[in-house]
Amino acid sequence: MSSATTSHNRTVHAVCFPVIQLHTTGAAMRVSQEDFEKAKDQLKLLKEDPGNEVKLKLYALFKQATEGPCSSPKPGMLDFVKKAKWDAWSSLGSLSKDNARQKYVDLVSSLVSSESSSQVKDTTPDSKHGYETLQVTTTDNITKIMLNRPEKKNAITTQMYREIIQALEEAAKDDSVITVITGNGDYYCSGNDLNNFTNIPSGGIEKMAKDGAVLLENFVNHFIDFPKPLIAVVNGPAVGISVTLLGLFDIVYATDRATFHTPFSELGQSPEGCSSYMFPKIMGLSKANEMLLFNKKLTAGEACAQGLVTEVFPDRAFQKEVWIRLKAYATLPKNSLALSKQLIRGVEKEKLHAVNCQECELLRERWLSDECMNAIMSFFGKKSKL
Ligand SMILES: CCCCCCC/C=C/C(=O)SCCNC(=O)CCNC(=O)[C@H](O)C(C)(C)COP(=O)(O)OP(=O)(O)OC[C@H]1O[C@@H](n2cnc3c(N)ncnc32)[C@H](O)[C@@H]1OP(=O)(O)O
Repeated sequence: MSSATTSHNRTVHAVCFPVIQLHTTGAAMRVSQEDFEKAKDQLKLLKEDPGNEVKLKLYALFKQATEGPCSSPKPGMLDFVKKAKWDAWSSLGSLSKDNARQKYVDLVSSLVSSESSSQVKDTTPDSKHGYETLQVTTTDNITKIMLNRPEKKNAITTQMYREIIQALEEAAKDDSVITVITGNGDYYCSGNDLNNFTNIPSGGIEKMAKDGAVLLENFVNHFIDFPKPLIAVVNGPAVGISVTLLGLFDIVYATDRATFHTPFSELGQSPEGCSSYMFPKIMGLSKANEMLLFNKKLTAGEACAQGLVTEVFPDRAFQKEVWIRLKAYATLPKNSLALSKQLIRGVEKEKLHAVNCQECELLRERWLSDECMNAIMSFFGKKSKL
């Protein structure tokens, strides 16, 4: 059999993603102009959007490779897109054109091979296809949706919001009895990815705010309407929207390492995830105010005492004990659980949809405010000084 027909994997690789051949000169590997041009062409063939971070890196390396170090004036703070590009290019400092070309070719090559391998094989047994920011598995009647950007503390990008929506829709219909959301790495989730507010679309900042509000409302609606028992396994600190949503879960188990922080007023924003209604209902008005107005960060013990968390486990035994318990829950009759959940949650649904709608409308306005812009710029300003 010829190599084109021995395996489907190889065929796809060869036809769609020819690997870049490096032209070597002497001992050191150097990319030629031809390799560089090929990489540019291969980039255009990618089927999946590599995401803004990678695109910025590619932009910066391309500019460095073709024009050398950045010498153009720094764009204004409010010109987010140009500033992000300028920052990325400037961050390469005095990297030589040759090295930038090499890095550009390497990066494209890694994108090409990761896309081709994701098309032909799945690296995690049982994990469902088509998710980039999540790992979704179903075993022992439990669908586990794991937030999977550990290097960014599982901050939620717009892509991740969409993938969670998709994963919830699939989990609602699959054979599982319960659904679990958890995080990969040391954090449960650091909330909304603040880069979501720096990628201004061509329609301008108003369009960005409008689209964000539509996406958020749809996202939260999926939690309100989720038909099966939904359980949060809070494996570490939780921030922002990952905390507010907890009021819409049926059970919340947390490690004693977890903390719960909703820094909305620090960010010039306002509560979401139906927390403006659920938090006062769960913990009483004044405790809810400490969190939602005054950014009070709760320990796992405090969150449990206030009813937001169901039970706290010592970190060393957390995964083992929680999963033993969840596996037992998942042996219970599926329909009985789902119907009982509907009974318990059903009476509140209309109210929750109305609250969600109001919260999103207010946030849409807040995102256009100077208070919010300044807070986000300050987060990225602090980072760039490090
Ligand atoms: C489009 C729909 C929009 C819907 C919006 C709904 C409204 C939601 C509101 C919220 O969720 S508000 C809360 C937003 N979150 C934050 O303000 C947290 C910001 N992050 C931090 O304060 C810290 O990163 C941390 C979480 C306390 C962790 O600090 P630590 O020092 O332990 O780690 P870092 O080095 O800071 O983080 C590692 C890496 O991850 C990046 N990162 C972490 N969180 C975010 C985030 N929320 N957004 C973007 N990036 C985040 C951080 O920048 C680091 O990146 P690198 O420097 O390594 O590139």
